[in-house]
Amino acid sequence: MASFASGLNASIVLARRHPLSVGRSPPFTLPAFNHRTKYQLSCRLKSDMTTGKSKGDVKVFDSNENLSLSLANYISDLSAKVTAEKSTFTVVFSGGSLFKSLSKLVEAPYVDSIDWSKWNVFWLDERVVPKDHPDSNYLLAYDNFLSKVSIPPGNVYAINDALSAEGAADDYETCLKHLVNTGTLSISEASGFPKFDLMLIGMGPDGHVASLFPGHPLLQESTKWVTYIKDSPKPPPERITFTFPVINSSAHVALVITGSNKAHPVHVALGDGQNSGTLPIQMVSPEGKLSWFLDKEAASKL
Ligand SMILES: O=C1O[C@H](COP(=O)(O)O)[C@@H](O)[C@H](O)[C@H]1O
Repeated sequence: MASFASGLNASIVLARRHPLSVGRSPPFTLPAFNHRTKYQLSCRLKSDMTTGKSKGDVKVFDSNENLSLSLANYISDLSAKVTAEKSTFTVVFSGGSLFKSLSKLVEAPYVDSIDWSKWNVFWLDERVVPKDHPDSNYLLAYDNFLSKVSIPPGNVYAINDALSAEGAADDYETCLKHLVNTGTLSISEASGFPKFDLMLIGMGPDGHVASLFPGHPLLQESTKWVTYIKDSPKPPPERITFTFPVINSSAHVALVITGSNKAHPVHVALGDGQNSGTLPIQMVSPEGKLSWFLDKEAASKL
């Protein structure tokens, strides 16, 4: 088994093939899958040389199946912990390849053991297209996740597809403010922005997260909770997106990144070299816990 430590001051984990994945019907006991014991090579935390702030816990997997199992375990554990303490679990989804890595979450044992009734689902970003359009992040989430779990429809907060980009961003921010007032959504005492329990975030090959693209003025947005873009370099051009102050107020952020075309920005963000800190992926720095779930291709330059 390869080690990807390579001078990283990070928690780098290469998971072995999980015994639940070998095509038999195992006794599904969630606590048995403990990455902190058998399946983990090493565990270190990476911190930023300039700010001293932790870059989080980094796990590298030898297959998407093992990544998906670990991610399902992480989400399931967090859901149980949060819902034992309060009545809502607020979860934000990006679009893109993230859903490939969520495939195990919607299978036994996780799908049967998670208390979906407490889940409240939001979108990190959305394209200004109808919900049944192939570019819709809602449709992606519906087909791969929502249609397979029993989250109450009233707890699913999709972005309004009947409005303009500007109108939909305002409408979503108003929706979030209402949910803060009703106690469904918390506010960060540190930032004054909404504090989601968990954000599941993918990254594009250019290092973009949400619909926040390299070099775009939206990276500097410091007031709005939700904003819009009409000149996205990746089609479609019109999109709605959470801003960095909201992303970085989260209690937990999981960055889920797979594929060799993502290796460069992953290296820029996590490698030891000097970096400018200007790629959007480098700007993800939550007040809560940051975890990276990488496949070995995405981690290949570390
Ligand atoms: O356009 C988008 O791209 C990113 C990354 O997508 P991926 O397919 O390369 O994983 C995604 O996270 C974002 O939500 C989406 O709108």
